[in-house]
Amino acid sequence: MAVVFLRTFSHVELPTGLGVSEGRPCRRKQRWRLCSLYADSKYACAGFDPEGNGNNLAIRSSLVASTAAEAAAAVSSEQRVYDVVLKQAALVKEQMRVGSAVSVEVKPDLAVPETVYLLREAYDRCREVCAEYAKTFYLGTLLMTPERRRAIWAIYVWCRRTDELVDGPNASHITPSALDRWESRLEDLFAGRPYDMFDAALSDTVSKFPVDIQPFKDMIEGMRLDLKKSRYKNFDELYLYCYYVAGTVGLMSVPVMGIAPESEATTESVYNAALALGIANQLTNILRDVGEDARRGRIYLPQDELAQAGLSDEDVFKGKVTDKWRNFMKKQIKRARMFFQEAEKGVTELSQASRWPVFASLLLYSQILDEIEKNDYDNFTKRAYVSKVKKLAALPIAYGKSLVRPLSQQRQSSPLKS
Ligand SMILES: CC(C)=CCC/C(C)=C/CC/C(C)=C/CC/C(C)=C/[C@@H]1[C@@H](COP(=O)(O)OP(=O)(O)O)[C@]1(C)CC/C=C(\C)CC/C=C(\C)CCC=C(C)C
Ligand SMILES: [Mn+2]
Repeated sequence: MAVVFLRTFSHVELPTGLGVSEGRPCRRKQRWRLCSLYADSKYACAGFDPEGNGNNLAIRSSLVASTAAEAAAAVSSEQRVYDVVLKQAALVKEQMRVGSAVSVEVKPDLAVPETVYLLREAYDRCREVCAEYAKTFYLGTLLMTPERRRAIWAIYVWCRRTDELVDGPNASHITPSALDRWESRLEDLFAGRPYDMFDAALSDTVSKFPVDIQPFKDMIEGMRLDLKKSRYKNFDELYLYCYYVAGTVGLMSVPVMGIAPESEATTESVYNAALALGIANQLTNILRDVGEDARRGRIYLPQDELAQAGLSDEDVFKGKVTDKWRNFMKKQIKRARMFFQEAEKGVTELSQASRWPVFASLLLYSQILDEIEKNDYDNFTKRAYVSKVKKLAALPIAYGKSLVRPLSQQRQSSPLKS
């Protein structure tokens, strides 16, 4: 059903600044694979057993914790996030089962002409914002089907506005209760009661695609963290933050982008890849912006890993590139690249037209890591960026990659398959 425009529809405020194919049951291995991304951190895979039943970490935690609350706290961020991934994948599968999900066809606009006109206006405003704020990504979306691309624009605008609440010019006035109000507004738009044009576009999107509210709520939770936290004890804490502010984008996008009908991958594995792309992007963001964040008193680097490298907050604030810093950065870059690799495995499983923009964004973002290296790890005074020429060069490469058949299908038909 198309959304009904009841509220102050003309009031527009922009804080400045899946189709899904049938999946197979969850493969236990997936959890193990993701876990390997922690391989070089000291709590690498603790509690994960590739032969375990999927709950082994929680079970082991409860053996050492004396109360239920302690047991819950002992569950790693990865486990908590993985549970969200499973829930999202299950929701989509359920919608497929009852036949209400959009595999190829999208629910049509069942609305009076005036509403159709207003909706078109609303999506057009989202398109404008996207084209203005994210030019390369916007270009990529033009290859997608019209329904999918406008849905992605609407999601993009909501994410950008949410980030602007804590990062935009009015950020100093933002309180936890302002975020609570933003969240109830989100609930309203999911219930078909949008507040403004941009909300109306998203409200329409979530009525047509099997998009769940949870990742949106979790992104707001990430913004709450930003209001109260400026240090991350270890990678586990940082991972949760990255999930909130960026992994969620992957989970929001997959139901719109759609999984290729010919894909043999499980829904969970595709969601995991999408999550990994968000995490990889955010880790890259963090590594690029170390100096900028430090000037705002923020250090988004695992404190324990800094200490292990013989570095302190003071060193980060001083911003001197030393061998200790270079070695520390090499490890951080390596980890971000592992998340990109994990993500790449899932891109070919997306519907054909969605692969190009995703590959393009993956290539462009991962090249920021190369630029940090080229700057001899000076991310205090230099901002690593990918030149226009390199950006343009990445587009045909991404296009070539997007033509490859889903990896899962290649495995199926490979004569070497065991
Ligand atoms: C199977 C598979 C791999 C599927 C692909 C899934 C997919 C499309 C994943 C998208 C991942 C992505 C683009 C994540 C965004 C990560 C990100 C940069 C988050 C930023 C958060 C806050 O960072 P910070 O404040 O430190 O940084 P700034 O200095 O402010 O930049 C964000 C800014 C949160 C807000 C996120 C957005 C505005 C981006 C939203 C993007 C989309 C909805 C479109 C995604 C689609 C494509 C094609 C990439
Ligand atoms: Mn931001």
